[in-house]
Amino acid sequence: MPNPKIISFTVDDVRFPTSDDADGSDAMHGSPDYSAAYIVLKTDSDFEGHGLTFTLGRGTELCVEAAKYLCQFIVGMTLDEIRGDFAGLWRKLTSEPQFRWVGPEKGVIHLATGGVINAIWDLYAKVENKPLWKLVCDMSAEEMVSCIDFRYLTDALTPEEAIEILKANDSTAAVREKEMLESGFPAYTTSAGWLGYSDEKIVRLCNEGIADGWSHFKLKVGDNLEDDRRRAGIMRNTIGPDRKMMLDANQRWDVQQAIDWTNTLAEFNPWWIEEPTCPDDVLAHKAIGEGVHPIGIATGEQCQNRVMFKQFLQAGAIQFCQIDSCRLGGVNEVLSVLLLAKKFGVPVCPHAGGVGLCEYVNHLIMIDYIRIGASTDSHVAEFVDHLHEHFVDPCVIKNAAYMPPTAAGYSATMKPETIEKFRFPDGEVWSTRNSG
Ligand SMILES: C[C@H](O)[C@@H](O)CC(=O)C(=O)O
Ligand SMILES: [Mg+2]
Repeated sequence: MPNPKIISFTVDDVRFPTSDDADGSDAMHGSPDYSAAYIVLKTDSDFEGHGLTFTLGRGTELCVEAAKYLCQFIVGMTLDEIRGDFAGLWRKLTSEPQFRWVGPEKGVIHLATGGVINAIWDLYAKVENKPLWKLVCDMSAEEMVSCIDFRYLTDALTPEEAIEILKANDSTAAVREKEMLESGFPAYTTSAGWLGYSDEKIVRLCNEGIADGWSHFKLKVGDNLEDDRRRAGIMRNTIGPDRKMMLDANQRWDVQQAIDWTNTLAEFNPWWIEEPTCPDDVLAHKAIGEGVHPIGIATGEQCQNRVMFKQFLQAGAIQFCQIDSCRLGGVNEVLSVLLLAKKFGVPVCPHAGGVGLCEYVNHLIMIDYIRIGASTDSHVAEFVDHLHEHFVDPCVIKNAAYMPPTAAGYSATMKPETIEKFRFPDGEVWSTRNSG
């Protein structure tokens, strides 16, 4: 097996003006230019590792600088050194004695960690000539668990328990893999429900979604209750009583406000309310869940790290676990949260509203279904229909299901012409505008 050595890197600031059309808009992010700190690890061979962390517009600058600093720590390492102790490298990056002060394991530095770690996994999968999901699914339980840093987790999940969870699924994994290759993993769409979309656009996109086979639709709420009642009514009338509707408030409310607002929208029969309040407030989510039952609580896209997920799960504060492939510190930390969710019996419904997130999520749900969660009961992964054309291996949706990626790597490689055109500030798209 080739053993490339990382010898240099580039990190680009790539931004898409999605807020021009209110794509991606919600009650907290009114001008969400979907963006990426885009990392390329160059090696002493033809192999490269491509990774990104998702962010919005101006925030990208900070993530780019943080990723550049972190990349310096892996220059000179060979892939064998990394995979020989992947959890050790993960801990080294997240425990760097001076950068740790600006986290720890949260915020900009952790978003950058996610991007860098994801680029390493891309390199690893390309060298093994497998899509990332297949690389991970082919690992033994011990190998997979050896990638995880269990610091802060062992009161809820030990490495031994993690190995037991994986081994319990071993004998049926091949059946699930076959099933995924044939019919894919169930997905839901947010594309019809962005906050800035007109009523007419919601109706048109819901109807198009129904024609394309979607059965789950998400609507952004939280800015104005009367607007929300009207828009939720429109969505419910258009999709009919049997399809599922989810609501997403993107952290807009206090606890009592979240309970009252959600209960007012209960007449439209939502399945979950997502990010009703501050993403760090475990007890608030628990209280809201008790106040809006049987509507479930979903959160995770801004859940800082595995420790926060651990607490949400221990407290029984969430009914849906929304891992984010970049908010968490890359695949290694995602694996730990998938295992925690399995242990606590909470379905994983990954977040994918962003550029490149659907491409990443496509791999993570395969790993979860084949090796960890092993269920599609209440498991559904987000899909948003934006910016896939910029990727060399875009995700494939068939009958409202994610199909397993087939190309080697972790699917984050962007087309060179995309980077040229959308790079901030010098790409054609930005240099011809007044501001970014
Ligand atoms: C700013 C993003 O578009 C955010 O609204 C995504 C999100 O909350 C989701 O997809 O869920
Ligand atoms: Mg959301």
